[in-house]
Amino acid sequence: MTGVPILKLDRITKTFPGVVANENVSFEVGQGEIHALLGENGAGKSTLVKMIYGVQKPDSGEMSFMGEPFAPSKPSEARAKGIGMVFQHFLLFEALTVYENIVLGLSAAEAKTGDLRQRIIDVSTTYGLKVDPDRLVGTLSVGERQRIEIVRCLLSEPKLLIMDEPTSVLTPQEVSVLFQTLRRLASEGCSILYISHKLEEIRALCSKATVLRGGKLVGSCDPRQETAKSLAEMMIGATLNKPERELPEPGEIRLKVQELFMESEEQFGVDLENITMAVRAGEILGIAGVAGNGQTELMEALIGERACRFGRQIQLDGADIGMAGPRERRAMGMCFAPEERLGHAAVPGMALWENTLLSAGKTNDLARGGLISLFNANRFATKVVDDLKVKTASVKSAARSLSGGNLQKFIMGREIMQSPKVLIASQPTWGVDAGAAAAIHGILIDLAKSGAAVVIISQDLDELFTISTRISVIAGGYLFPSQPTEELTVEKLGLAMGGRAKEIEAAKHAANAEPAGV
Ligand SMILES: Nc1ncnc2c1ncn2[C@@H]1O[C@H](COP(=O)(O)OP(=O)(O)OP(=O)(O)O)[C@@H](O)[C@H]1O
Repeated sequence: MTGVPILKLDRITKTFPGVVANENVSFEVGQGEIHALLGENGAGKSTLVKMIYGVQKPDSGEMSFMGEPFAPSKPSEARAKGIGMVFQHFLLFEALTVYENIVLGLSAAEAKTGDLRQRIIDVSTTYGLKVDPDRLVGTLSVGERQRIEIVRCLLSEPKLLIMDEPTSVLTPQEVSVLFQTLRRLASEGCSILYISHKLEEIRALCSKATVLRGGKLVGSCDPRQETAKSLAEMMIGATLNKPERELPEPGEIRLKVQELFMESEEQFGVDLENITMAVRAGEILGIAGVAGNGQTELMEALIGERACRFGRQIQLDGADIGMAGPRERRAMGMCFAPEERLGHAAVPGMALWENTLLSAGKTNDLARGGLISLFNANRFATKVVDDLKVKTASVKSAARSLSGGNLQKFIMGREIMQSPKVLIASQPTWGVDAGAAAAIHGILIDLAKSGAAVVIISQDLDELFTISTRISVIAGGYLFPSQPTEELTVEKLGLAMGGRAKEIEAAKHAANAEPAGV
């Protein structure tokens, strides 16, 4: 580290009712340093960066920025000092252009300086972040949308850029472009505070890491000198065991989808084009793809939120279920864990035990004849919390009070513990730390071993390679025929995920070649 640190935290403490999110955390970020903030779910990373960005205030402790005392009470104050933040979920309007979105995100003073359109073009060219100011955001891929957020931050020439899990939505090729941009920014003196659960990426990118556990700082290191395993073990304070994917020979087809065409109901949605697949008992089919390529629409069709035209387009153990709704499908032995945890997979304001009723009410005898069994619901919720090691004050806590990763663990546990015949999960370990991800992967493998057919829709290729028996790519609403995991490489998948029109067209024409296993 050279000279005065750009950011210094001194004994920062922040508590929420029943939880100490950060306790006496002190560390420094040097100028031009790419600094990782690591920790398991609920360790306090987001709370800490929210205080730096002025979204929350510490209860005690001090911060200084460029040698001056610093206590932002709102994000605009942090931005005025030179701090930019790219959030995990982008705050963009789909029906507006890139230019309009950028203007909306800037303060009046920032928006007025110079010719903004030209500055957008200059910044995007300088940093290799191609954006077209006149494109509608709704027509852009997730990777392109992230570029807008980064360009928006760079327009105010930040001295510190905070990034919260920036790569979870990118293809491997996009990740390498992002890393080039970040390295260039760092070489120009901009510091980067980088939160991610992807430890190999941390090793490739960051020169310093601060590790939090249970809200406390437990160590710092140079991640380049560590392995992903040693970093994970520093985070969890225990030895990490990777799950083994040894599955029996596949059995009968449990889930079959054939010739499924479905027009999207959303303005910028993706139409499903001739989806055909079959998943057997004991198999885990991974569906790779960049977000926005039909995954949401496929999930809606698979879980019955949108009915198919014909019942036979989706079959469960040979029975036509294409026209059945989610409840009927659940009653027949399917379970689902959709991607959006708050609002879709769980009701934010409801307690955890109440959230079990949403999906496990019937299957696990939590409610019968309109009467809720408080005892059974509490017991089931407590078992999910204990088995998945969900960090929460109690099962009476509201879903929204859990950290993102902990809520994800709870939802996955709630579904898996119903012992479904078919489980369909989207992004099962999104934002989940290495220890918990290994636990969820282990349970998914056990579920398949017990004879379930499992479908995992994920953008995380490491995850798909760890657990899937076969992998397909979805691009432009078309599902490429699946291939055994052993025959695939990250590069091959990454190219297909890029959704290159020519290849998709070629594959569509060759589509009478049925996916393996059908
Ligand atoms: N607004 C809030 N109300 C109550 N508790 C909260 C609130 N925000 C965070 N917490 C709690 O503070 C702790 C730290 O959460 P935080 O979101 O900072 O963790 P994290 O390290 O970012 O986790 P993840 O990797 O899962 O995102 C958690 O126990 C969480 O439940």
